[in-house]
Amino acid sequence: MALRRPMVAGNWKMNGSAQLAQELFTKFATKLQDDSAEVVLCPPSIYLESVRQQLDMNKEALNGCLVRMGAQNLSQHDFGAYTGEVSGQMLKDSGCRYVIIGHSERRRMYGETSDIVAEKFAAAQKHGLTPILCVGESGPAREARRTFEVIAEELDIVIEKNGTMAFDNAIIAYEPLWAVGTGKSATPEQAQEVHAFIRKRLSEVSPFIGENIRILYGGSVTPSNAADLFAQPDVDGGLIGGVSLNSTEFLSLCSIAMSA
Ligand SMILES: O=C(CO)COP(=O)(O)O
Repeated sequence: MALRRPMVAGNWKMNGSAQLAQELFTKFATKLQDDSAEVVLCPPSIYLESVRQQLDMNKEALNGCLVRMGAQNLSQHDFGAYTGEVSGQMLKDSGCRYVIIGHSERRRMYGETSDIVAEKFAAAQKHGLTPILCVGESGPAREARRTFEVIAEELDIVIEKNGTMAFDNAIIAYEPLWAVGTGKSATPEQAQEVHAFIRKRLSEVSPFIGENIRILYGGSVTPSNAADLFAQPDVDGGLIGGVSLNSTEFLSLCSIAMSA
């Protein structure tokens, strides 16, 4: 087993259904072999219960495999008059282990600033959830050679507010905005370069965390590019959007991660 167990996390975004959960678990139950990779499903919160039921129903068949559940977002607040929001405690009660924080779609479309992202990171950990923190540069930022600067900024705000040790229980997802949902993945070399940068930055404060933190790549991952991406030394799996809605292709990503 590699030092860092590979992870494949499916971010359904605002897609999917209870039926998709069922379809995925039918395949997991027969095709997942062992615990050499961790598989995480992040459905819309309304379907967390469906996924949890599937987890319970397939417990025996999944014996020895690591299939877990995550949410796509949480409120930075614990409770109160925040219509439409879901708290960390509620997600924990629903059986979530993980929560995606700071996805570019939330930063871009819902006004989530890096400060809010840092608060959500803290809220997740306070309620016993492991944050999957998304960072990534836009196309213009990459063209202007500002990739490292943007990533460092996004990381540093979370580090400043939460301390480096908070990354002892966190996952990072590098999702370049130009690759998300575009069909144009980063090359394995581009992904590796940024992942190595992130790892080094965390290592400077804590070599232990730098060595142990899992860094996922996200952005147009498919069964045809996953093997090369996951084979990079600092790429510990993927955060998958579109392909996570296709049970056959998602399973094939899981198999690739298991043999990475
Ligand atoms: O945003 C993503 C996962 O969070 C990636 O989406 P795609 O895999 O559809 O590009």
